[in-house]
Amino acid sequence: MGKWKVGTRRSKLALTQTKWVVAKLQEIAPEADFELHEIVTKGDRILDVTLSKVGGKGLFVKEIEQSLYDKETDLAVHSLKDMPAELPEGLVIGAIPKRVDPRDVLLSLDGKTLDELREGALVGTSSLRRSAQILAHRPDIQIESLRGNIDTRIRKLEEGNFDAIILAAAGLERVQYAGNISQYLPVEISLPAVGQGALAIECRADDEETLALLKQLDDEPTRLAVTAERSFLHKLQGGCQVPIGAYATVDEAKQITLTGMVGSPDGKQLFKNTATGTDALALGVQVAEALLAQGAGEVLAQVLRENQE
Ligand SMILES: NCc1[nH]cc(CCC(=O)O)c1CC(=O)O
Repeated sequence: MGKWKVGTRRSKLALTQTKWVVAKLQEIAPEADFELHEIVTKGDRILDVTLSKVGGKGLFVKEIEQSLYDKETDLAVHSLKDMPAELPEGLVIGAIPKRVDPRDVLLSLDGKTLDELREGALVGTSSLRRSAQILAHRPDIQIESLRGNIDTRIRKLEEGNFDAIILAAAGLERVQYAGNISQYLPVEISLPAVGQGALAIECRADDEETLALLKQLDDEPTRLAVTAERSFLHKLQGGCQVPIGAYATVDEAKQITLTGMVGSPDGKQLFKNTATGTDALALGVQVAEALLAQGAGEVLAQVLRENQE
């Protein structure tokens, strides 16, 4: 019973994630039919420009959302961290499955850790969040832009262009590349991107049948944690291409502990705050306001100005 058209990006990671979700949904609804629709997004086409300079927000999700509106697809699987803090009218996140490892990881040619890298080492990342935190910890390091899918990035490391690169543990584990990881960076050094390690399944807000199906894949502690993180991001008006990080955990009593970070891309300024509460939305706002009170707004405004140049 029931037929669902599932939108996905065409990258190895996106396809792997989508197939994982479809397999889970198939367990929940053994009679249902799922059909994959591959969609090439703007973010996939523009790989030669620094992402923050091409209007980062939602670059990977826009075309996929259009196909939901047009009813060419009924649901779409995204990395939650690629989704803007605010969803377009008429679309909702129907499920957030249990989060996997949220941490950033270092991949180096000879297995060196961040602290073992040579003085002045060249580290590849295009993420302002990662560069801010790496430089705050190791000001001698040189950051170089690194774009492309996981295979491309690892190839560039292996070709000797960098001493090390930074990626998300989650993506590597999903495509079974975790064997390449030299170090899991503690969140105290590199606070992950909002939603990192979590998937989001998006659908139309009025599609009751799909909502009922997706609900069964939702993980409440994950949803609480990422709701707090996304509320923090939203309060700071941040997209995915800003030097903002956040990570929340949830205990058995559903108490949420959220740490938020704003940094300057050169790592010279790093603002952090941690708070605990039960209201995810309020907690996100509280941590954001604490950072704004420390002066984080100035840093974010400066980054926005640089992106517009
Ligand atoms: N920015 C691209 C991106 N979007 C999602 C992941 C995988 C991790 C995840 O699902 O959270 C990655 C790769 C990376 O940052 O290394």
